[in-house]
Amino acid sequence: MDRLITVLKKVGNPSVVGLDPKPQILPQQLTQVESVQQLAQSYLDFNRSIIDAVTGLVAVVKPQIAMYEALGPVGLEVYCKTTAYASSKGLYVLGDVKRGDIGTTAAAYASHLAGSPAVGDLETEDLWHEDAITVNPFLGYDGIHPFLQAAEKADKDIFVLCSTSNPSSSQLQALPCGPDGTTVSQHLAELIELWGQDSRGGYGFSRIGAVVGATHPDRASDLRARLPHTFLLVPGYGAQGGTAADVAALFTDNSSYGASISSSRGIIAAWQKDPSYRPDMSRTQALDLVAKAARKAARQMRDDLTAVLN
Ligand SMILES: O=c1ccn([C@@H]2O[C@H](COP(=O)(O)O)[C@@H](O)[C@H]2O)c(=O)[nH]1
Repeated sequence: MDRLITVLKKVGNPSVVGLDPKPQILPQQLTQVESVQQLAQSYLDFNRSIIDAVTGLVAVVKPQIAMYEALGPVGLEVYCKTTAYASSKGLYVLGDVKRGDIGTTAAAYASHLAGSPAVGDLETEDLWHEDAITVNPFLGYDGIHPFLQAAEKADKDIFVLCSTSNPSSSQLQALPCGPDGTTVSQHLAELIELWGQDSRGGYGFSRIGAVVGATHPDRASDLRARLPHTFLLVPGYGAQGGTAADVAALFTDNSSYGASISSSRGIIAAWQKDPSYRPDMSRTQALDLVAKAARKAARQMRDDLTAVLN
């Protein structure tokens, strides 16, 4: 996490821009295409415009792999090109891949982190370009260990789901799992601290971050207290209803760098609220508008977060 905190300190902004393209979010200049290949190219152009617009303003981007997988192999190629482009701009790239399986299969998924034995001695640096990926802990430590091993080998990070932002997350995550009423999320928080205890960096955070949604402010301070050495990825800001006030308690007491707050639609679809958009604009003009609106929305998010942190 030291590299993450270094880039965060440089921009002084805890926001993450989620790169979740889909046809409904792109201007029609990019979606009126005749093939999946052309749509994939539009995703790449869209992402590059947004990355260019937010570089220097935010430190982290979070591409959601599902949006790219939906387009098949060409989509995955665009995912890789997007992560490579963001990385070339000095951004910390957090791949939202939410993998999780039995150990031997998890080791193959861990090839995203370039340190996995699943590809033998071959170098995977040129395949994937994430600095970190998200991992689903449902299988327990067997499903986490291969990711942690690969992360250690490649000096990268993982973010383990702990308390997700979706409305029905409490169906499982709020269930008591111990005689004292500790919930599944609370227990996961303790496990994440334990799993990460041998990998703490210079800033005191371990290589294992936790995903804690912005939409359950009632859980925030309790989880923060259970995760003293864990950096938090906080999705659910903006489109899902999370606000700056809701996430304030997720930062550590002595630093505004204990959490990164993520918004996807709130930033990348901001152009849809811009009255200067015209359907008869050229593709280049539309991309320009997307970029300007994304930068404006990212600036607003930074200012809103900074206000509550101050
Ligand atoms: O608990 C979680 C974990 C991950 N996500 C992901 O974050 C983005 C949210 O997109 P918005 O447009 O900002 O709502 C998306 O990729 C989710 O898969 C999450 O929302 N909640």
